[in-house]
Amino acid sequence: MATLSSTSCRSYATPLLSPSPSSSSSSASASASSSHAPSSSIRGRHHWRITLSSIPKRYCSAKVSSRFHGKCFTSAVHMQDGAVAPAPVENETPFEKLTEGLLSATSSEERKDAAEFLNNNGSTVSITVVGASGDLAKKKIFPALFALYYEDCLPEHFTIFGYSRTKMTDEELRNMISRTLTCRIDKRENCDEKMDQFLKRCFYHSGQYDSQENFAQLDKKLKEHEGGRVSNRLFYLSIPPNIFIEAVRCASLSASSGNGWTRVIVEKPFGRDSESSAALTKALKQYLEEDQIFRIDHYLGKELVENLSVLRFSNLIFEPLWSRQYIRNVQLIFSEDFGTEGRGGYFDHYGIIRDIMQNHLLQILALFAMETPVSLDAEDIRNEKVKVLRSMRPLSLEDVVIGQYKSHTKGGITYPAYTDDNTVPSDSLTPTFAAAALFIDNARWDGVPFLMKAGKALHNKRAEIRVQFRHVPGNLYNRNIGTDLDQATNELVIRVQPDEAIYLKINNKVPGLGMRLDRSNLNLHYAARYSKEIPDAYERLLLDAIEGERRLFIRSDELDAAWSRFTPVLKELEEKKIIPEYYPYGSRGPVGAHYLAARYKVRWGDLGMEQ
Ligand SMILES: NC(=O)C1=CN([C@@H]2O[C@H](COP(=O)(O)OP(=O)(O)OC[C@H]3O[C@@H](n4cnc5c(N)ncnc54)[C@H](OP(=O)(O)O)[C@@H]3O)[C@@H](O)[C@H]2O)C=CC1
Ligand SMILES: O=C1O[C@H](COP(=O)(O)O)[C@@H](O)[C@H](O)[C@H]1O
Repeated sequence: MATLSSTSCRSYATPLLSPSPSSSSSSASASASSSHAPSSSIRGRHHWRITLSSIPKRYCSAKVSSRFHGKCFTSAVHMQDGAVAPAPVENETPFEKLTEGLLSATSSEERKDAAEFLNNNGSTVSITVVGASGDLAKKKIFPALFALYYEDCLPEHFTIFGYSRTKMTDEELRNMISRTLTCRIDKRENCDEKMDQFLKRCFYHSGQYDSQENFAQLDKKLKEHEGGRVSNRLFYLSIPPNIFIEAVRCASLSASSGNGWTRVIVEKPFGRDSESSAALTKALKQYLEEDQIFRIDHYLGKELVENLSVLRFSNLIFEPLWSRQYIRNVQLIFSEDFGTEGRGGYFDHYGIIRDIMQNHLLQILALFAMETPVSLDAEDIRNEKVKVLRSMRPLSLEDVVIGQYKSHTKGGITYPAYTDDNTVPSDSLTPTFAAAALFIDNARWDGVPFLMKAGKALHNKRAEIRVQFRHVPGNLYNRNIGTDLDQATNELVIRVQPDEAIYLKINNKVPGLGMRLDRSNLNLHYAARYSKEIPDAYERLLLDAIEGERRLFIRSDELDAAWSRFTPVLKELEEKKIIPEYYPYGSRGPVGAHYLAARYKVRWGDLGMEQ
């Protein structure tokens, strides 16, 4: 029986189907958000975005394509309480008709009936992992899909297909992926049973990435599983970038949905500079509309990155401080305590600036620094991010320090140099570490250094945002603090991983009769505050792609703006063959990073006595 399947999966503050006056069918009039005019044309069919004016778009939205077999037809309806499938409806009043039952349903039984009606008449989602035999698919994508299934987040009718060149049976694929599936630590009930059920929904098709014929065979198998329902198809391109375009061409020409939506998740790297990125976008757009392309940056799916906007825009105390007036500098720090291990071939072509800074750290920076968006809609948020990126000064060579790790022996163990990797040329100058100072030339951030630091084979694994506030003017307690005012600066730390936390360093008095000052943390430590396991970023992003939510995916103009800030310096580093500063595997990285920070009167917050 169809159920309101997403109940436990995504919860929002406002119940969609509460029996309030605003959710009655009479008051819930349909209105087009942008317009009733076609916003895009995909393979000859027109799409409109319709939202209910009385219900936040996040809870209920629909894409309505004008005519299909003479009927008006919704291709996706997303609701808080269930992945509600679309149904053909009358031509004249498409959305009201579709939702009438749901909106007027007040009891849970009625809601179930309404959802069942929609599901039974509805659609199916087929998810194809292209490059299923690969590292990312095994490590992240299949486990995330299972986690979504486990949490009842996937729609009632769904099928998962693995696609790659490796010859495998369905059973072999299931064996392969079963090794990486895990259940939530906080919810282990029926774990084995759930895994079996999930694996039964996974299938495999072996094919070449540049063969329309092979994708047509996949299409045939997908249709068999879709069983005549409206088919919605999601392709996840988990393959090396040099075969993206061929795979998109073949998938789109031979295996697109004929009557529902087709979306493609594209993994990074999106090119290696402005030109190659623009060429990739142009090539993808030969086969796909922009709203079908979901460019993934998995850092945007991380819990604490999601929380950044909540912290800032839902707490009165932060937003007034969020500018050059109170903030001295912002630091975005990424470190890994292992080298390129096994990925040297890929990495050597890109380096740490392209691998981490131009995408993950820059995305966080844009979210951190953007102006308040008009709403939480994807386009409103992405518009603000683009503005920040465009206000940034292109990075200059003087503001960049690069490093590369060298071999180091510690405790009798010898750790390899970057160039010891067989897939890396022995004379490679590719940076495995970089530090950079960036500036946003707008009224809010004029003169505030945004310092980035990213490195592999360092002493720890960490990703964090550090906000160092200005010194207290005329501080009455200067005498108690001493001459080093930096020691007393307020610092807000958003620790993205591991051990997620948000803490604010403050000064306080040590209890007692004297007047001694101390530094303490006001600490929101997630593990202590919440017993629930934090979902992996890929879970959030896959669910968003299934639901058509684009907020956490990169739009093409955002990507252009991001590349334009980094391309000149990347070219200069390569043309001038700048030699990286070598640092021992497992160390804190090159000292050059300290000189760079010092030039802007900054100390890296992660290297202090107490962090
Ligand atoms: N792995 C990771 O941690 C991350 C990966 N990414 C990105 O995700 C994508 C996939 O990454 P990952 O899984 O590591 O990649 P893999 O190198 O594991 O490749 C995935 C699959 O693609 C096929 N393949 C590999 N090389 C070629 C080739 N030269 N020609 C044709 N097919 C090939 C192989 O399947 P078969 O031979 O069976 O066809 C392979 O199993 C890449 O774009 C990567 O940049 C992004 C972030 C992190
Ligand atoms: O995109 C990438 O990210 C990983 C780090 O991701 P995380 O979620 O484990 O922090 C990095 O190792 C890899 O080099 C890069 O391509």
